[in-house]
Amino acid sequence: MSGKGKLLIIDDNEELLFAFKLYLNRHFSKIDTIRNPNQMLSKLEGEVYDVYMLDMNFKAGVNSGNEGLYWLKRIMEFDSNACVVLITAYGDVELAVKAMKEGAVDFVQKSWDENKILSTLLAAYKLRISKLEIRGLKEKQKQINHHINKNSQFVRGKSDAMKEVFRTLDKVAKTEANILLVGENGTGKELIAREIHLLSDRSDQVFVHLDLGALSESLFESELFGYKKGAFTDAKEDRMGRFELASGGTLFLDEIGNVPMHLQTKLLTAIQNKQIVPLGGNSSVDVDVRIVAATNSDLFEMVAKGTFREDLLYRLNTIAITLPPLRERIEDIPELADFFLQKYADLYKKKIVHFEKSAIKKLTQYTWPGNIREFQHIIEKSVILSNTEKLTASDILLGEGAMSTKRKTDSFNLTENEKLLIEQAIKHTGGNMSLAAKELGINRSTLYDKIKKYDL
Ligand SMILES: Nc1ncnc2c1ncn2[C@@H]1O[C@H](COP(=O)(O)OP(=O)(O)OP(=O)(O)O)[C@@H](O)[C@H]1O
Repeated sequence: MSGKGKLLIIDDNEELLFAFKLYLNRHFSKIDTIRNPNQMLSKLEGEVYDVYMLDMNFKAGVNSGNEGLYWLKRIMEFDSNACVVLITAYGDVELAVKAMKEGAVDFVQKSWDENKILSTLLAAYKLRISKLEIRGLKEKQKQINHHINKNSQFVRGKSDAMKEVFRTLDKVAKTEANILLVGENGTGKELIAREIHLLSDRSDQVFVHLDLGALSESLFESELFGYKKGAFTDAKEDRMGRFELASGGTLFLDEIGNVPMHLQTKLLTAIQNKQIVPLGGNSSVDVDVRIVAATNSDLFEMVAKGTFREDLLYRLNTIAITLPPLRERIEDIPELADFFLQKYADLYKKKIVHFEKSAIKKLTQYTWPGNIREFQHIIEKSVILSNTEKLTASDILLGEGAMSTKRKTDSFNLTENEKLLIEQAIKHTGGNMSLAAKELGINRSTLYDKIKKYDL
């Protein structure tokens, strides 16, 4: 035999089995035949087949096809990636359609057309290979997700505000409810969104993050819904949008308040109907996503001003969780400080054991406009710059003192000044990126590009 793939033929007609086997022999690496379908399950225990050829009627005089449907189901239960081709009586199209709904991949009629039978079986084998590849990729993805999730460590905190956050989160994470996370920049919204995913029944599927604040308006639609080749000049091939990518898992829509009004309608339709239409496409694609959205804006105020759709808001905030700013949970600061100290001491291979009381006091007295993101950076800087095993108050370089760029105001270097201005604008607006961008006279996506560029 020179072919690839294992074929099992199940038919009570001995002559037909013989003829099939003879004809198909060189196209498959192994062909087994069974006359009595009752023997099939024990056969399946010992061998994995790629393609099945299954007769729809076994008992003499019975032509309902029900037996075939029964055995088809049993094969699919055994191997959900099985590729079953049915052998139907002439004119039994209705029955074949029913069987395909049950998972059969195709059917051939008993009228003897060898070429048709061969091409159908070879196509079924190709499909089998693709199905196995997809299964392999999904398995790989599961492992990667598991690995990513395992590495996510964070501080739950013991402040009342955070206890309340986690009380709600523990209750709702397992449900399919959409969740809206509200809080200032850097309060941990993305981290909490990941935790919701991790605690949900979707945890072995993907978590897809889309930052709507960093997208230019022209990209919103294609990023969310994908596009078909030729949809616009640069669309050289089909591309999946985030909705489709996240299907089966969680879609985290960060900075949801940034979605322009005309796209809010499309977003609402996609969430409601669980279907999207890629740009340039003419048919809809089913998507099964759980939405977690985040914002630092007051969406209710935006609704009142007419800049955010009320129906979309109610779709998104089935459950709303508000993350407190760090200045309102100072009880958590010692634990957070230790957490980041360990993290950065390990990373920079420093022998720093702990903070002195004075250092913690200084950390708790500051207002942290950039919240945990800023806190984390300050501890990182302190760890890098320190030469001792204990960090004291003077090792904690807060506010402008922490910015080594301050002395550069005398400089005429454009890059240095741009970086400094961005840092000051962010600080001045308490980490509110929209406001900071406005103060700097640039749009949010440019601001995000620059933050990335300067590693701020
Ligand atoms: N409880 C926590 N424990 C440890 N690290 C945290 C915690 N909360 C937030 N962080 C860290 O703080 C940083 C900011 O968090 P995150 O990106 O989740 O905030 P955000 O609210 O989504 O910010 P933005 O609104 O700017 O997108 C991240 O590096 C995150 O890992």
